[in-house]
Amino acid sequence: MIISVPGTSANLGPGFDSLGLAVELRNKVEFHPSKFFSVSIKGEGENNPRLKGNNLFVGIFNDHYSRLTQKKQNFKFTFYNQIPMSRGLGSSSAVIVSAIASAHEAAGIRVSKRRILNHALVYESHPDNITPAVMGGFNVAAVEKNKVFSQKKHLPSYIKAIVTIPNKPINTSKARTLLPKSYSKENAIFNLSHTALTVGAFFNEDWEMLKLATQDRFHQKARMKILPELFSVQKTAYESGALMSTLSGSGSTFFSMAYDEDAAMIANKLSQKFPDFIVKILDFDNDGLIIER
Ligand SMILES: Nc1ncnc2c1ncn2[C@@H]1O[C@H](COP(=O)(O)OP(=O)(O)OP(=O)(O)O)[C@@H](O)[C@H]1O
Ligand SMILES: N[C@@H](CCO)C(=O)O
Repeated sequence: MIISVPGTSANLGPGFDSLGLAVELRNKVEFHPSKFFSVSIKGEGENNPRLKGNNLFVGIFNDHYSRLTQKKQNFKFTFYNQIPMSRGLGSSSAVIVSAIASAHEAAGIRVSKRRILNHALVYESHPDNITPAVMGGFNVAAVEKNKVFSQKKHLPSYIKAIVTIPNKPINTSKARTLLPKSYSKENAIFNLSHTALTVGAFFNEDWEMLKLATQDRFHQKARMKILPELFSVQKTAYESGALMSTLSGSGSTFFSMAYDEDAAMIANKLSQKFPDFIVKILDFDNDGLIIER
């Protein structure tokens, strides 16, 4: 059995804790019942000894498996990870979603994607990464009474993501402490109207609107100050023709979007200017969580 979940980019500028989309970087996990518990990791995190024991995946898997079966069983887990950790590309959401889906599969219980998403909310209270991780595509999401309500838009293949991944992580919970306790009415209206415009632009495929629509006054500046090169990443992306360029989740990655024919040139400019950062062109993912039985 293989369960896989895509990486995600959340916020997309003004849509703090609400907007997110999925990109074609996948974490896969394969597992079998076994006499002894074991974890093997290939790809991102393979040299991280902390992940070899009771990591975030294993803790959530065990919680759900024992709740669903009332049994204790050891498993052999093999992880194939493409999503870099603590870089704003939804590594924690992918782990949470895959652990919940894996536990249901291991218990022989078929469950809807919506149910998995609602379970994931227990571990990540903002829905902007977990929703595209489960559903794929571009999503707008809100939480009401511990449930996620969302709308999805399929993303076409003629637009690409360009991710600029710094060599330093930013931890989401720390990055959340940097935000102001309150916002002025003027800034709240700014973000509300720009989020609405961003959602309209995605649903109508009005990509030229995104540069204006994705401006933010809630979180980006305060977080980008941790890694000031991010201001020039954004400037370079826009000068090279990006359609939008925003901090990915809580950072440190910068997410840009471009037409297919412009993506290589923008990525080259970014690689030349920021040789210590990894720059990748990615397709968007429209599948979200995939369970291969
Ligand atoms: N492959 C993995 N296996 C186990 N735990 C992981 C894995 N990837 C991430 N994690 C856990 O998630 C934490 C990173 O979560 P964090 O929210 O800071 O980053 P992120 O999810 O990559 O960023 P963002 O939420 O901004 O997209 C790690 O410290 C680790 O505990
Ligand atoms: N909306 C969350 C996303 C974290 O990936 C934040 O910005 O803190």
